[in-house]
Amino acid sequence: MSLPLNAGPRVLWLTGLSGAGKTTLSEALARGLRARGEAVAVLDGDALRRGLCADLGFSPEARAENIRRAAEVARLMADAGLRVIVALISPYRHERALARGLFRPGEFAEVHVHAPLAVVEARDPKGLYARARRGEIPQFTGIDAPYEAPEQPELRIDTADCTVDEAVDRMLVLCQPAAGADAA
Ligand SMILES: Nc1ncnc2c1ncn2[C@@H]1O[C@H](COP(=O)(O)OS(=O)(=O)O)[C@@H](OP(=O)(O)O)[C@H]1O
Ligand SMILES: Nc1ncnc2c1ncn2[C@@H]1O[C@H](COP(=O)(O)OP(=O)(O)O)[C@@H](O)[C@H]1O
Repeated sequence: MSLPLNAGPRVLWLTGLSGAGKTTLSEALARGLRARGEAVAVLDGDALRRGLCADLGFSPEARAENIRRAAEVARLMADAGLRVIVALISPYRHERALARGLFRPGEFAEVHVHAPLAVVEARDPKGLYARARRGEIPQFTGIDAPYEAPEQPELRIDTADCTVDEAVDRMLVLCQPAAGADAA
């Protein structure tokens, strides 16, 4: 079933450091929304980089193109009636603003999935921070490449300070009709 026009943001754009919890929260949120009967698509950075964006590395230009492609796909999916969850580090404010610019006011919600660097380094679910500290992965976000935190995200979730269920509940509230009352 297509998303009703007043059902809150069509796109939830999760941004944050590697290990902050974007993949974990996007999958849990998708389960929660599907349990409500919604059709949901998840665009995760790791998955996109295995296919559509397999030609891109991690230079600023490559990341900008990665974000641009994800935003355009999200636009198409939202137009097809899906709720779309994007989970990308998307470290640059400018590129996130360009992504937002593809949507009408109220259609796009930026969710800053935050955890302090010390916490994500301690989690290090893929061992990437350890490798980056050893100099094996250049331009690693948070180590030797920048992360520009959102200044006015619709939601900021500190995953060092809440459970996955609590975080999902907050995002589900954002997806209530009242939160999207100004959506066209
Ligand atoms: N140099 C460097 N910096 C950051 N991340 C790196 C890098 N090299 C590989 N990886 C892995 O790629 C995943 C991030 O891809 P994204 O597409 O989300 O990045 S970006 O939005 O284009 O910046 C990221 O996945 P997540 O941990 O899920 O964020 C890493 O597994
Ligand atoms: N509150 C929380 N929210 C999300 N992830 C959490 C939380 N607490 C601990 N974690 C753990 O942190 C790690 C986050 O990894 P992942 O979801 O792959 O992050 P990202 O996609 O941002 O790189 C997982 O191992 C997850 O179990």
